Amino acid sequence: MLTLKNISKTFNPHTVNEKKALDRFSLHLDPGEFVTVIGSNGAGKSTVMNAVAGVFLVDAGQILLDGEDITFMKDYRRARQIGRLFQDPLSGTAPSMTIEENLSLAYLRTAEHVSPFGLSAKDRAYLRERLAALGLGLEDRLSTRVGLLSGGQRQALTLLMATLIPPKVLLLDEHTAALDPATAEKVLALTRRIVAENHITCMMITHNMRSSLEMGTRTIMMDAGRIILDITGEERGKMTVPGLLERFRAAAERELDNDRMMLD
Ligand SMILES: Nc1ncnc2c1ncn2[C@@H]1O[C@H](COP(=O)(O)OP(=O)(O)OP(=O)(O)O)[C@@H](O)[C@H]1O
Repeated sequence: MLTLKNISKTFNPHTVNEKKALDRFSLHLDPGEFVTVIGSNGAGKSTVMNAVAGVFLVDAGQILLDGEDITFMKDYRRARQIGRLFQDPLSGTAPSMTIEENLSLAYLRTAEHVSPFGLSAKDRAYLRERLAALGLGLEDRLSTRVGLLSGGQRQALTLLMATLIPPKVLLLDEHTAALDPATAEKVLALTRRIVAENHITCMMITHNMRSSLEMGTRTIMMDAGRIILDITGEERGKMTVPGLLERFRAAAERELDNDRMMLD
């Protein structure tokens, strides 16, 4: 589904601020695979997602999505196939617009739903039903402005908007990091359900070591722009948080340094 072949990215090349963020990074995700991404500060985790989303073009290597070479495709064209959530619940929704307006925009993104009359009653009922499935009571607040929602409610809504028309790949960039632990758990549970129900191929960056093992089916650990650990199946099932830290130490020959890391 998603294949990254030897992609490299250096920021500010030939200057004192030169930074090699990705160094011949390769990864292949099968359809429906859900990988969690952990690593040290500045390891290149967000840069991988930016490269997939087309925030910049990579210096070398190739990116294939569902067999199509998207290496040089403009970001707005990729956006039709790629969903993305960020840490900040303020991004991804229009705060001054209502829940219904935000959902409509996400729904009307694809040509097949566009109508000169806007949403039909059937479409509206469908969106309401999808909102109800979040279990947050938002279906009764369709005319509430999104800016008035809590961080968790907003992140749940953003998740629904990003997956209303299931994307080929969903990129979650620490999407629960700004939420309190109980709310983060709820949004993670929703994420797990929505991704599984829609069989979405997903990458999730997290600083929560426990979540990295509990969510998804595979975990990769990055350091200095490369993958230093890639576990799945039985090996991952038996892995513990201290085990992950030990594997980092063995591969990188130093302690895992990430100031936002959560160990439990
Ligand atoms: N637009 C940019 N311009 C210059 N340098 C950048 C840019 N984006 C990322 N970098 C640098 O590239 C490296 C990788 O950054 P990236 O954000 O991918 O790390 P990360 O693994 O997501 O880190 P963290 O866990 O701290 O969020 C870092 O040294 C960062 O400073």
